[in-house]
Amino acid sequence: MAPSKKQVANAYRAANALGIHKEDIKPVLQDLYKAFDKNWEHIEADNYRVLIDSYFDLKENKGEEEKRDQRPGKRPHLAEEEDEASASDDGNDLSPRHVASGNGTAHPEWASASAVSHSNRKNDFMKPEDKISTDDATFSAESTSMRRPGPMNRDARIQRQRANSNSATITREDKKPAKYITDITKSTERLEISLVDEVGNESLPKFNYIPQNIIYENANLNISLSRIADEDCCADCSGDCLSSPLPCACAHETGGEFVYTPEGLLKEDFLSKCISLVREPEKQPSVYCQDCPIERSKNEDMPESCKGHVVRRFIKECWRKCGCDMQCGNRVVQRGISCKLQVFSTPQGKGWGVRTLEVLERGSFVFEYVGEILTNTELYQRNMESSGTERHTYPVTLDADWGSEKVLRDEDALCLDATLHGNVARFINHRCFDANLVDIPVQVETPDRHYYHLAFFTTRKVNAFEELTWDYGIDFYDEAHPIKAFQCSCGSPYCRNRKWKGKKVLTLG
Ligand SMILES: C[S@@+](CC[C@H](N)C(=O)[O-])C[C@H]1O[C@@H](n2cnc3c(N)ncnc32)[C@H](O)[C@@H]1O
Repeated sequence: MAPSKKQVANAYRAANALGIHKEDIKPVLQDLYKAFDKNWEHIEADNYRVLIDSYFDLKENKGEEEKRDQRPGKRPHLAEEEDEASASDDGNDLSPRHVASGNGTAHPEWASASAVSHSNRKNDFMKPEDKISTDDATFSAESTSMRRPGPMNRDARIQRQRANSNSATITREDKKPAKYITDITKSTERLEISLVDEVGNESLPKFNYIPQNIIYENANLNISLSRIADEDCCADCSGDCLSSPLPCACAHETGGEFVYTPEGLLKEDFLSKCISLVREPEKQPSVYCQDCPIERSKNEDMPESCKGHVVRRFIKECWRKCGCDMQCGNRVVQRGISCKLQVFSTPQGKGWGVRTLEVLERGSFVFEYVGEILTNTELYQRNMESSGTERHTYPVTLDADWGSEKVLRDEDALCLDATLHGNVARFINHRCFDANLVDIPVQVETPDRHYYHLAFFTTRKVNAFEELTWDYGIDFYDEAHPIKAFQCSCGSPYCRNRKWKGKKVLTLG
């Protein structure tokens, strides 16, 4: 909600108390208003700490830029945000140069989509109604984009300390300045995704943002139109398949009914079945492979027998061989992210997390997990080469269909690794059992189920500014797993890792 005139005046007053003029603080306020997606509470929190910090940080950055501009032979302007948030496309400036370590992060798998088309890449993030009114003017949130503040220089620090001595309420000198990046996606998504560090403890993530999966090297992924049989597509359709009187061939996979509503939400029945598959695996039918890739990755020489794989439900979307258009209601995941998201530093010490900036209805598609497509063997090699001391890990197994084959070849057992290259989903933190996202395998370009898109949908209505979480399906006490599990701080009453906190593990029913 837009702030009242009085609230805006209070912000100016807080700045003025520190000797900052209204005309200087105003653009900073505009940027923050946009950054926090019009959530004034964050701006006025802690007596406008973020606002004041941002002002000084920007001032310092500007000073440094001016100094740089005065130097002869200055280099052309580079987007500082991208330098920090992600490496160059060839990944050369990624650091540290280590590779992923699997820690038992959940089920799924898939890969894809150099061929997936994303239209309307740039967004209209702020609308005219985002304007907020001040005592004597109206300002729009569409102002200059904020740059990532650097460390404070001595003058700025002294200035702020002086100011603080006049104001008992601003006492955050011990905290690092807030970090802010306008768009971690480098304009590759339909909407910008900002990053904000309100806690002040996190280093900026080092990875290269990619909006679609990409093969690392050996994955046996053959995407071709010839592999899509006539009965697996709807060449005779046109426009929107959801509006035709009879569901087309693309609905066969889901029992002759489309899983999406005309509003783009998952239908209740399908969603609740998918949630049960994940939350109550013991009640679901399982299949067992003869030579399980999961067990092979734990002990290659003497793998244990397969523990069973829950048979997952797939969504099948229309694709290139279909006659419908890109706005067809059976093309949701392939159209990409359409809700406002933000990466933020979690106060519970989980590192970075991702949250929604808008209310999401139950059954909404949020994003897919994007990363490098690796074979199980490649992931295993990366694990071996890694130091094993990485704080966070980002691989996900694409195992939704592994049980259907007795023996799965190593080059067919695929995973996604978002450690070096990934999208915003690499920031989803784990929550035991009652997470607000569920992962669902989605078939788009190929009927070959070794590869699929791993899409996340909301399990309930999610409020603006709530963290988005996923149950990784992790077994915290699996000693055989190559990577030690983290100590869980999910906060769920059903946390499966409460023993380290001396708490009893709750079970359902
Ligand atoms: C896919 S990453 C999630 C993003 C990560 N927090 C970051 O800062 O990049 C998974 C890692 O996040 C951390 N993490 C996720 N969920 C957690 C939880 N419930 N408690 C503690 N740490 C968690 C663990 O370090 C885990 O290896």
